[in-house]
Amino acid sequence: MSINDVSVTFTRAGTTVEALKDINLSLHEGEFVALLGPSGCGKSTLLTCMGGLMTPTKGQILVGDSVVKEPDPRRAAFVFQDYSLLPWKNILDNVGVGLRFAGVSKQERHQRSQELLDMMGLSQWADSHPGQLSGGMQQRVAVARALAMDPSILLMDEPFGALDEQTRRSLGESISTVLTENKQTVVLVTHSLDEAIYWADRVIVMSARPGKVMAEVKIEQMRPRPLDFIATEEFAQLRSRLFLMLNEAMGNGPHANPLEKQRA
Ligand SMILES: Nc1ncnc2c1ncn2[C@@H]1O[C@H](COP(=O)(O)OP(=O)(O)OP(=O)(O)O)[C@@H](O)[C@H]1O
Repeated sequence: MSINDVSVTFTRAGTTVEALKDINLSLHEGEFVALLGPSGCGKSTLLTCMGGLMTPTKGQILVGDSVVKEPDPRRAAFVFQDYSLLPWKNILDNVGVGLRFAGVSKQERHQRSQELLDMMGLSQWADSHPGQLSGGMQQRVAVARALAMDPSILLMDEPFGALDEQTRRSLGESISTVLTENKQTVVLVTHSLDEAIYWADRVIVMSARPGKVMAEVKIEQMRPRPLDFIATEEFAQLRSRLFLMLNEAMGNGPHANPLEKQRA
């Protein structure tokens, strides 16, 4: 996927908001990219455009030679913070819901959904309903559902934002393993420096609104990464480097906290 000179401007009640300005970015197959930036800098807007849910005001997004103009679950699947599972359906049917809309037979749907549940360590929960599962387990189901369509790219918008630190970490480790083994191309929007460094091959730092690509940092450590990568010197150095970049992105002095949410 290549994002070429993309700008997005919103107009609401006579007010114009320039959300994104001249974004250029290429994603390589199998690559894991994290988007990091101050609150309101347009990360979700960019993800929405990548998924074809919104057309940029200027510029275009290409997959191969074709312009992304509308959603296509085989090209891009989303995972959001709130899981968005169907509470009245069991876990197996939740995973297969997209396949059902795509006209896949019941037998094939169940087989594919069961394989994904096995991969996510959830096989024994196939007959349960979302309300019987913890938040972390529900998010694993949401990832399985997204992968069921075998999308070229997985778009994750703060997928672990609602979970506690411990769950985020163990979930991060297991999902990261699955995505790496699948050679899945992923774009992750996150506010967490730790999450970006632990997961991504490349971290894109965006400036405050209008969001621009300010810098990018490569994380060389091979994926999937062991949890103790977080305790290494390399991790600490990457963390302080990104912290300072983020601080600069916000136009703050050296003592401000760039991770504090400040919606424009
Ligand atoms: N549909 C819309 N109409 C008008 N303004 C919008 C719309 N969607 C987003 N915006 C504005 O565009 C800017 C970018 O929003 P966006 O949600 O993409 O930022 P973000 O970086 O994902 O924020 P956060 O990190 O807080 O989730 C914000 O100022 C937001 O208020």
